[in-house]
Amino acid sequence: MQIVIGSDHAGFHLKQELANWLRQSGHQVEDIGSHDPEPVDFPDIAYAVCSKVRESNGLRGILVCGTGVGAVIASNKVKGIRAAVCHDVHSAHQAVEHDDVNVMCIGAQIIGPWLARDLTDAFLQAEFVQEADFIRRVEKLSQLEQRG
Ligand SMILES: O=C(CO)[C@H](O)[C@H](O)[C@H](O)COP(=O)(O)O
Repeated sequence: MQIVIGSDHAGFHLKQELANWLRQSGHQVEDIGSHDPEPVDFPDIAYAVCSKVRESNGLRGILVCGTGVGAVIASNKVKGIRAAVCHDVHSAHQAVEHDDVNVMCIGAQIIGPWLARDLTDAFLQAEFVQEADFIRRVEKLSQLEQRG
């Protein structure tokens, strides 16, 4: 699977670990940075990841900041992006199945690498369920973008 991943300084080490593990698991990973632990602003990284996701059909994004909160706020301001903070496995797959989430945000100050792997597996293996209720709700999310 194709994945684009990014982090700010607070998420740097967990992002590195996750990117290496994803590659070893056979995924194609584009790491847009940060590439060192120097301070960087999460909105810049989130925009870079989200731009890639919306340009490429089916590409999924993963963002790591301190809490996942800044990353999810920034991501959901980018048109075409549906982002969720996921720190439990149920949310990580249901976010895709029901809400067609295309960017998962996690917090390196909140969870460790093993849970991060489980969340990532759940997120990547999930598919949007084409049921009328879910389709209608996702369309309403797109309409909210138009309203501004
Ligand atoms: O979690 C975050 C935003 O929600 C960020 O990753 C940072 O951890 C947070 O903003 C704290 O910033 P600092 O420059 O590391 O003190």
